[in-house]
Amino acid sequence: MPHAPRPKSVGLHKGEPAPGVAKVDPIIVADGITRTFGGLTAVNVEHLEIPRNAITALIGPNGAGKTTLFNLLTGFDKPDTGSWTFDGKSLSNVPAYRVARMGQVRTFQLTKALGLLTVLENMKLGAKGQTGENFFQGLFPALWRKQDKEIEQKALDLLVKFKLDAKKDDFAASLSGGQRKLLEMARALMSDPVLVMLDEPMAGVNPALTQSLLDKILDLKDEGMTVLFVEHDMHMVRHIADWVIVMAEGQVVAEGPPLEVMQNPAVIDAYLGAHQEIDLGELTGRYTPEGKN
Ligand SMILES: Nc1ncnc2c1ncn2[C@@H]1O[C@H](COP(=O)(O)OP(=O)(O)OP(=O)(O)O)[C@@H](O)[C@H]1O
Repeated sequence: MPHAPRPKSVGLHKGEPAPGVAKVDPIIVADGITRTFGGLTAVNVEHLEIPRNAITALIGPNGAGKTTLFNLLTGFDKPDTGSWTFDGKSLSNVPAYRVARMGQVRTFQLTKALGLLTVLENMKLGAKGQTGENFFQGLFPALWRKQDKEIEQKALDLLVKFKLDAKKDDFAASLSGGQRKLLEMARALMSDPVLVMLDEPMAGVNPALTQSLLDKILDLKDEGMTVLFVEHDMHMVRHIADWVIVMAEGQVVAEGPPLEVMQNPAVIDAYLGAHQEIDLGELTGRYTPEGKN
């Protein structure tokens, strides 16, 4: 069944789209962030704002610094310099677990160890603020059981939504690539995030499941969340992103609405070098570009 296209969020920025452009309602504001590894500057971002309640794609060639920036924003790595806020609160020196509790959550690849847990157990791991974490578990077992039931119900509801309920007792390792990506996203939602950060949500996903994943990401925005994702699949970026930020050699080299950004010569240079005649949107062959459906 064909899906009705969902409207893109527009009017997110103030003034001409250019690296560091101010946003009308930013959820993340970063300044002067650098991260070096030995002599290599992996990230050097002067100013960056991520728009709230929109879907922003972070793109760029291999080694551009996208993953490093993700790690810095989520507290998994520390910058050499710089500061940034999430929802107006400073996140400098805030450890990853507290960043997550504040509502900024990233997905994790299903590691070997998590593959040995069932799908439902994986979901329950994503819950936050569990009373069972402290000694009250011993003092108030009834309270702990009640909370455990609530967490389980929430996990089951999300699994239904992500069409993984039939798999709840299977080992997570037995899931297909696309189902794993769905589980990673569903697990992130267990903690009621405000900002969801997805690292290559389409990597390894069978085309049969791509539409379902795209719909789930669009749903997050409809439910009021903000999405920031790193992705190499240009069709996906064009299809669902409201805003695109392009990195190359550690810097933000362009940002703007997807169709405009993909025609920007700096972006074409960064990606394609000499092959400038190639349409970025046609690189992967996965989607029909918008307007050509
Ligand atoms: N822990 C590390 N130690 C040394 N160098 C690193 C480390 N992490 C990243 N780098 C280097 O920093 C640069 C940016 O890497 P990063 O992984 O952030 O890029 P990326 O844009 O995510 O690339 P890809 O699209 O290939 O995932 C690369 O040159 C990489 O080799």
